[in-house]
Amino acid sequence: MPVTAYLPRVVALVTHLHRPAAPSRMAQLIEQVSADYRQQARIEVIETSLADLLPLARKLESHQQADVILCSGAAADYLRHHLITSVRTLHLGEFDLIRALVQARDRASRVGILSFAQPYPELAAMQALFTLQIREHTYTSLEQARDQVERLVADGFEVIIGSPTVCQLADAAGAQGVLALDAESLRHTFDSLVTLSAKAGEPPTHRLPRRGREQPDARPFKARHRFEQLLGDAPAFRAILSLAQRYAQADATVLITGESGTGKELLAQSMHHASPRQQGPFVAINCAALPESLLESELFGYEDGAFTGSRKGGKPGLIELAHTGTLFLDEIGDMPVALQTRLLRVLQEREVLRLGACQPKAVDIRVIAATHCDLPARIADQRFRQDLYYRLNILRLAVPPLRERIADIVPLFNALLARHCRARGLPPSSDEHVQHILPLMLRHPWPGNMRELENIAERAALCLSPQGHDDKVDLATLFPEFFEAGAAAAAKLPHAATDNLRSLGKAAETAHARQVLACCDGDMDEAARRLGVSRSTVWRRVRSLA
Ligand SMILES: Nc1ncnc2c1ncn2[C@@H]1O[C@H](COP(=O)(O)OP(=O)(O)OP(=O)(O)O)[C@@H](O)[C@H]1O
Repeated sequence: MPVTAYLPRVVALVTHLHRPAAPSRMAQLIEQVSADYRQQARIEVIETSLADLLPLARKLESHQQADVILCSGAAADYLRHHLITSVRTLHLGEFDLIRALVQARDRASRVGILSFAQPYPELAAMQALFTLQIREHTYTSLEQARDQVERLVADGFEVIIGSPTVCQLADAAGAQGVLALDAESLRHTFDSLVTLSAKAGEPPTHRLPRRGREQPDARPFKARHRFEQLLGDAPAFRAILSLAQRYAQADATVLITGESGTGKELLAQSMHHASPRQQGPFVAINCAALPESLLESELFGYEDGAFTGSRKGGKPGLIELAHTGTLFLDEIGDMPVALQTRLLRVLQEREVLRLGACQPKAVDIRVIAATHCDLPARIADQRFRQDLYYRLNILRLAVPPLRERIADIVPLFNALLARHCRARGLPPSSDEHVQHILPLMLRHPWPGNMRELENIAERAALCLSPQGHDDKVDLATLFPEFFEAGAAAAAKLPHAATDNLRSLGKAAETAHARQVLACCDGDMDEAARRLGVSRSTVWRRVRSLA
C-alpha cells in the first residue's frame, strides 16, 4: 500500500488569562509565519485560556493530534510536567525585545520587562541604545508573574513587555502590555523544528507518535531518566531496581513486563543511562501507536523511491538510528505479526534491510522491549511469535503494580503532591485535608499505577491546598475512582501485623505502620490502637519518606 510522506503536526497553543474574543496578535503572527512551512509541517494555532490549557493539551495528546506542542514561557514549562507529548518553548529573541522596546518608548519613559525563567542576556547592551528606565524581572509561575507586574506598576512602570498573559496582567493592573514577539523568532523556532524532523526522522520527536516527552534538541534520541530519579522503597520495587542495575551492565536483550503506568519506560531509560552505551542514542518507539505500513518504514527505513511519497534520498529507520545505542520497543505485544518476523531477523543477524533495498546494513544495538500484555497468551492466540518471545525474554524484569507496593503509596503521593504544588506556585496541601484521602488511597487497587497516582496528586494539589479547598466539593466528587465499582473489591492485606510500634527501628516502623494502616482499611484509630501509639504518631510515620 502506498504511503504518503509524514508531515509532523505542530500545535501552537497561544495562552491568555482569558481567551480573547477576536484572534490575538500573537495568533495572527504565528498563522502568518506558519504559512511558509506548509510543505514541512502541519501547523495549527489554537488560542486558549490558562484554565483550559491542560485539558486542551491532554485532549490533543489522547487523540494523538500533536507531535509537538509549541507554547510560550511558563505555560510550556507547566505542560512539560504533565504531558508525554514533546513541548517546545517559543523563545523570545533580541529582535523581539528591540521591537517591543521601540513600541514601548513611544508610550512611556519607564518600561518593565517580564521574562520567563531567565533574563535577556542582551538587555544590558540594548539599554544603552534607549533613553529609557528599564527594569527586568523574571518569573516561573503565573502567581510570580502577577506579583512582579503589581510590583512594577506600584513602582510607577506604565508599560510592561512580555508574553500575552503578561500583557493581560499588565492591562488588568492599570499598565499597558506590549507583546514581545517577532516573526524572526517564530521562523527561528519553526526552522529548528523542521530541521530536527529531517535530521532525526519524522515526526520531529524521538518517540512516535504517542510519546515525545524529551525536548527535541541537538541530541534528540536521548534518555532523560536515571535510576536515582525513580521513586519507591517497597522491597518488591527495590528488588527490580537492583536487578535492572545489574542488567544495565550487560548487552543482552531485556524484556520488561508490567501493567500500564508501572514505569517500564523509565526503567528502560535508566538502564540505558547506566549502561556502557550511555553515550549512544536511546531510540524509543511505541509499536502500538502506528499503522503497520508506517511502523515498518519508521522502524526499517526506506530507499529512494521505495513507495509513492517517500522522501528523496531515502530515510534511515529507527533501528539504524539506534546504532551504538539502545532501541526501546514499547508495547511489543501489539506489533503486527508480519513485522515481528522482520524484527526477529534484525535480532538474529544484527543487520537491517531498508524497504526497497537489496543490501542489509550492520547495526550495533541493544534492544529493550516492554509490554503490558500476557505474551504467552498472545502466543497461544497466534498473535505473537514464539521464537521472537524467546529472543526477547533473555533478561526479564517484571515490574510490580502499585497495589503490590503498598508501602510506597503514601510517600510517592506526598512527593508527587509536593512537586505539583511547587510547579503551580501553590502552598503545600495541609495534612488535615490530605489525611482524609489516605484511607481511600490505601484501599484503592490503582489500575493505572503511577500514572493514576500522579493524576490524584495533581487533583489534590489543586483542590486540597489551603487556597483551593472547597467545602462544597466532597471526596466522592473529587476522587470518584475511589468510590467506583471495583474499588471496593480492592486487594486487602491479611490482618497479620500487630507488633508494638515502639519496638521497631525507624525505617521498619514506617513500613510497619503503613502496612498496619492498610490492614485496618486506613482506619487511623484502629491502626493507632494496634500499634500502641497515638493517632498523630501513626500519621507522622505513614507520611514520612523513610
Ligand atoms: N518509580 C517511579 N518514580 C517516579 N515516577 C514514576 C515511577 N514509575 C513511573 N513513574 C511515572 O509514571 C508515569 C508512567 O511511567 P512509564 O511511562 O514509564 O510507564 P509504562 O509502564 O511504560 O507505561 P505504559 O505501559 O502505559 O507505556 C510517568 O509519568 C512516570 O514519570
